[in-house]
Amino acid sequence: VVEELKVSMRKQVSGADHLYSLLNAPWLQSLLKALLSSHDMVAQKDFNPVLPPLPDDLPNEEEAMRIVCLVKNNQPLGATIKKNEVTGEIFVARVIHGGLADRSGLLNMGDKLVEVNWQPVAGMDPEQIIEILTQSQGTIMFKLVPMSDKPVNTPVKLYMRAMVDYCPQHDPAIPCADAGVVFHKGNVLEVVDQTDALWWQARKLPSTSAFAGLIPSAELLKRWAEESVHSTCITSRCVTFFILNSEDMMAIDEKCVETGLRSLAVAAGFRRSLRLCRRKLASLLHQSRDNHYPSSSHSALTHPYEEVVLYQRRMQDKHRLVVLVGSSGVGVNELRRRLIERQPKIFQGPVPHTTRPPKSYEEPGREYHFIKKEQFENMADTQRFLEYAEYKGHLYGTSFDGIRDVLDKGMICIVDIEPHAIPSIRTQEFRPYIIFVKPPSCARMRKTRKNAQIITNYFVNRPFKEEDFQEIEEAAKKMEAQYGHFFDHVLVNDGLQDSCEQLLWVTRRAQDDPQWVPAAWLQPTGQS
Ligand SMILES: Nc1ncnc2c1ncn2[C@@H]1O[C@H](COP(=O)(O)OP(=O)(O)OP(=O)(O)O)[C@@H](O)[C@H]1O
Repeated sequence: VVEELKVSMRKQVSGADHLYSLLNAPWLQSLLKALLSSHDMVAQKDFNPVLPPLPDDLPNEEEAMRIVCLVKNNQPLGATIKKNEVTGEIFVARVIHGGLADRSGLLNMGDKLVEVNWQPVAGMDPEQIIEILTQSQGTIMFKLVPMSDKPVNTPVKLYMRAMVDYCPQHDPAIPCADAGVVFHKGNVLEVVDQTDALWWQARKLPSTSAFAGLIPSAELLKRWAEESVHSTCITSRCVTFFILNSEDMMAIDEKCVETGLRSLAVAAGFRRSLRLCRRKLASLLHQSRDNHYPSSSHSALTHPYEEVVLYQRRMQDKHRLVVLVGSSGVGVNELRRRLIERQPKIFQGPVPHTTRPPKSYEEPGREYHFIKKEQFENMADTQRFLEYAEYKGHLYGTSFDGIRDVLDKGMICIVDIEPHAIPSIRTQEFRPYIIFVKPPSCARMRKTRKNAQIITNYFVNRPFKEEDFQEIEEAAKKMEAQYGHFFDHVLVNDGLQDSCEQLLWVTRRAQDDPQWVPAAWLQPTGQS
């Protein structure tokens, strides 16, 4: 070492001269001498009593036992056990990530339990052992045979958005309902263990607990989904795969409106015309759409979890598309209109296309892009529309290019669409932030909509009726049940003023704060 230091000093390696003088210090030299001489004395000493030699016939297969003592506190042990029905032996089935057993590092999956609190457990039912554990106070003793090949747990940390609802308390298949995590569609789960093919371990975010819990694996959920489909069950006992039939879909979109008022047409713009014909042609759109994208319930069945990552938009990135969805009459158009009116330099809607002739006050490219029917049909055939439909013999559509035009100007594009169009806009390019405009209770709507007007089939702008509130509420429930996993934010449109403030705040946050987005959106183009 000293020689190497001398070389380093010659090369003027920084700090080498300091180390050299430290090693040569007289106090260090004497300390090293003393240590070496005491080591030699200990090494030469004989110790008593002399132990007998190990017997030659020691059985190789003798099981090494381990005694583990854990101090019981308010927390659950964080491990599950199972019985081998043939041999009656009891094994540790699972150790819950972050739990007491896991943190002790002394209990592992596959360990064989021999005694608990000095009571032999072979042949007992797991419930009896749990009873012993429940009754015991203070320290719990486990005598166990450790699993010979300790599982190498490669830690995973994946984030998944749940596309279904799950309730462990109603799940007869879960190994331990108390260890299960309740989640709803749209919740983000931090998956920490995928060792088991059927039961993963995860935390529901936001979470301050170190404790994970059990969730069904994607494979298991898919299996259940297939079973529910085959048995024509809409809701299995513990998992909700919400499948709307076409009748339900029609109920959402059943209102139809006719109006020719110029002021409304300008104020509501395209949304009005399109939304009206969208309702009328909902079933028709449904059929044609299904040729292009899988329906949301179908995708939730095949992808019960969606991997997500935290995305922070950079200054140079285009704004995220802001999408509003809601049941007819809830106030989607009113909110969108007010937002654009309030900050017209920041927010804008895409200019729609139509085959109808322009009116006297309309300018091409301002209210609409006026195009010929053949052109429109060509655009529709080449999937350049996010949505389109026919109304009073004319075609209307929102094009993807119309959205791009707004985003390319550095503005925030805000669209309102029917929820079945969500899957087609949920792309890496648009990175949409989806806001569900939800009605407040019927009682609140009665109060807040006292002086408001609803547009109906027969009257233009008549006051809201009781059945309107019920229809809005009913349609919202169905929409949330079927598309809730896509919603980034739920905005309850109670007081108009507050809702506008909230919408402004949410759209800002969508652009400026980190948000969970599908992991596929951040993969290099071509891989998503
Ligand atoms: N929070 C609110 N308080 C009071 N009135 C409201 C509120 N939100 C919307 N309204 C009124 O309710 C009526 C319907 O709103 P709006 O036209 O925006 O509904 P919509 O969701 O766009 O449905 P549609 O597609 O049927 O037009 C409008 O008169 C609007 O001013």
